[in-house]
Amino acid sequence: MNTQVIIGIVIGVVLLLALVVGTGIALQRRRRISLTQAPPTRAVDGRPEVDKSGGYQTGSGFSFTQGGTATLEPETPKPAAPKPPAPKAAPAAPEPSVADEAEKILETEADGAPSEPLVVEEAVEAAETQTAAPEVETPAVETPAAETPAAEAPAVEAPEVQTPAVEVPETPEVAAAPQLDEIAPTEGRLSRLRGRLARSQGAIGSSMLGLLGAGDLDEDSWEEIEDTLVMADLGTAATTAVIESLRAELASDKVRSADDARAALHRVLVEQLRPDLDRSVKALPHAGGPAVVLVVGVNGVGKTTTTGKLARVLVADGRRVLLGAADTFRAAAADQLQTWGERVGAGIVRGKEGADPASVAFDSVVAGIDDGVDVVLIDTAGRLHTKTGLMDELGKVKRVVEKKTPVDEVLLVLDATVGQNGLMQAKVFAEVVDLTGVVLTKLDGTAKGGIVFRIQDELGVPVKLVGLGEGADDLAPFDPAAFVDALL
Ligand SMILES: Nc1nc2c(ncn2[C@@H]2O[C@H](COP(=O)(O)OP(=O)(O)OP(=O)(O)O)[C@@H](O)[C@H]2O)c(=O)[nH]1
Repeated sequence: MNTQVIIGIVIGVVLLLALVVGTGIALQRRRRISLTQAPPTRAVDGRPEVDKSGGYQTGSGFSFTQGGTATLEPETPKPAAPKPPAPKAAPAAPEPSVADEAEKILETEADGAPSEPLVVEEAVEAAETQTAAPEVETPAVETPAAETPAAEAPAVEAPEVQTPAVEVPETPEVAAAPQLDEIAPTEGRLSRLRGRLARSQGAIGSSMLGLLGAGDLDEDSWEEIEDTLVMADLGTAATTAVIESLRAELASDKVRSADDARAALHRVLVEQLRPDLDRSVKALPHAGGPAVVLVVGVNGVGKTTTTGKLARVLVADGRRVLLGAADTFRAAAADQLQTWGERVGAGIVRGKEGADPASVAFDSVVAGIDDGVDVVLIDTAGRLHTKTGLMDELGKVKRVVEKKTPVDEVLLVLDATVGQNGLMQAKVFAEVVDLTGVVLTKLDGTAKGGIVFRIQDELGVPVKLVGLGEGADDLAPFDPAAFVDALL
């Protein structure tokens, strides 16, 4: 009898111990699960997604739209990163010599070897660090078994000590956010920067208003008006059109005061700037991948600066941006672009100095598609429009990218201070790549704001953006009415 009682007690003790151990393990696991679930990382296609916008979500005075093939709602900031079919080593278009090289790039890509370009992407690093967290899940708690007698019981306490360690990976990458720049509001920039147009204001606005406000105009006055417009770089066609419209306005007898004259001049100039043209920047993603914007122009006009400024505006609009440094002539240009990217949290793909710019552009787009970004902005090297080889190379950059995805926007950057020569450049660039828009930089440093009229007149391509200073946020959307307001 005694033996049976003892056996019964032993079994009871063992069962009690098993219960205690089991409860300990369950409690500890539950605690661990709650910790690993905490990071607010969202997954896109199995990859943790990191908000690179620095939290900026502003309404934008800039107008962004999708390219021709677009079907997504502009508000949908995160398209799934679909993988377009790998490009076949298709027979190259019947292009001259560049076609062979383009094929080579595509073959390399199809082999899955993006070769030299380095991808500097904070998102990727962050993703790696964050995915590491869940792995901390399995500590050595499994050991205690039900059979183990009383002596083993204290072992249950041990795993508790490990708990604080689990919290460490919880510190998210958001630590990088405070280093990001604060971006000036994008709304109403042209009006806010109107002072920057002071020089053109004096040359066109004040002198024209002075002449028109003087009352009845004789032929000498009209000639003076004509000279003023020509001096401001409007060009003959635009000047003639403006004078004709002004004469008609004045003859209509509705202009009786200086205010009337001002209103008439405002109407005529705005009309001449063709407010009907589509000036939206096609920088929103397609159903199949990111928008691609190519930035081109001669040396020193402000391409890299404009690319950086545009990235800021897009980030401020909540977009994920990848920069492609296809300016492989100057390592400093890629460094400069990288700095712009780091300041707002945009990644960059860059090649070695002297690398094939088409290859870097292509790799940027591939990386952009893989990473599911909204837009890839490709900065190209400055090239003299008079050098045929360089211009051919630019054509190749565009063609090679187009083997992967459409190029939505080709922005020609022109320096407003060079006047006449800018037009020559624009014409040659337009022959090599279909321009979709012009960015007129350095308008703050010239009295020749009239170049805007001329470019649109002669190229038929809308001025979409204007650069009004060297500051990071001195880029504004071009709006005819606001521009004329700023001039008068
Ligand atoms: N005042 C003024 N300066 C500008 C503007 N845009 C660019 N710049 C300046 O123009 C200079 C050249 O700018 P970059 O962006 O390096 O020109 P780039 O076309 O990329 O030059 P390359 O790579 O050599 O072809 C820099 O000093 C810029 O700060 C602008 O709108 N106004």
